Amino acid sequence: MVKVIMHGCNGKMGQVITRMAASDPELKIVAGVDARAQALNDYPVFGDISDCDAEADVVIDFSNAAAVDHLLDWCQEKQMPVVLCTTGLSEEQLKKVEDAAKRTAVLKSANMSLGVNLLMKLLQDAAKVLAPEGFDMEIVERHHNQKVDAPSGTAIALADALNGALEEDYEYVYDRSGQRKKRDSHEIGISAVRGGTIVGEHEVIFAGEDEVIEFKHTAYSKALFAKGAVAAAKFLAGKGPGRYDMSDVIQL
Ligand SMILES: NC(=O)c1ccc[n+]([C@@H]2O[C@H](COP(=O)([O-])OP(=O)(O)OC[C@H]3O[C@@H](n4cnc5c(N)ncnc54)[C@H](O)[C@@H]3O)[C@@H](O)[C@H]2O)c1
Ligand SMILES: O=C(O)C1=N[C@H](C(=O)O)CCC1
Repeated sequence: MVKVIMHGCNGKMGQVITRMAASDPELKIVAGVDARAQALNDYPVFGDISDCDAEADVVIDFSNAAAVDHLLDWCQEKQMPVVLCTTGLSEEQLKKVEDAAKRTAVLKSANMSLGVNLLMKLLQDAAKVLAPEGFDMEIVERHHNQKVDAPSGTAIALADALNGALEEDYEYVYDRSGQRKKRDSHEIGISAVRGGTIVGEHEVIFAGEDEVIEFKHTAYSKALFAKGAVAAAKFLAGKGPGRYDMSDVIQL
């Protein structure tokens, strides 16, 4: 039985995972942490991770970028493995993730779904063929109107996957409104749409001369991400220090 601390337990993802864990005989949420006090759960909830005294194997985090520094400090100190799903981290925070992974197991992924993780792999093959032929690469993501970070962590991860497959460096362009110039060939454009209850859509467009190839992933429910996070927690429990991602958990 894997014992989990659910960080951000009263949020949308925290609650989906709470419901999923209730019917999973292999995993139990032993405590939750949330800045918002609400009696939603049948496990104890703490306002701050430092106050959490539950014995656990792993933390699952779906909270807020502002909460991640403190969480990483606590996980390092306790040598507690952490599945880090929160997006919108700064460059300094990404560096802190790498430092924390020297002392404890850290699995960070902007998207816990099988589909997006497979898409990253497929895109690398496509980019190797299409970018040198002059195809322009653009990413469009769409999410619900409650999302605070933009562009999505997934859009950045998809751009990183494209960049990682190519010999030259491509610059990320998020906003063309202030520019009066043509697109540079070594750009990856990233656009964010926010509205309604859209769970999550990512489109990657390769636009060439007289032809366009598009790859698209659509999430129809948040359960998709919860399922990946639960699988990641089971994988990470008992692991030693190191940096892990979803390619360690799912066979691609
Ligand atoms: N990796 C993925 O697959 C994936 C999927 C969905 C969402 N996300 C990301 O997960 C995060 C949460 O998403 P959500 O839709 O559940 O958001 P949400 O706003 O519904 O929930 C976040 C919860 O975190 C709590 N919180 C804020 N500060 C805290 C702190 N200091 N300590 C503990 N709890 C704190 C909030 O009170 C809230 O209940 C976002 O960054 C989102 O982009 C990632
Ligand atoms: O709902 C969200 O918020 C999501 N965030 C992740 C991201 O920023 O990529 C994954 C998709 C859902």
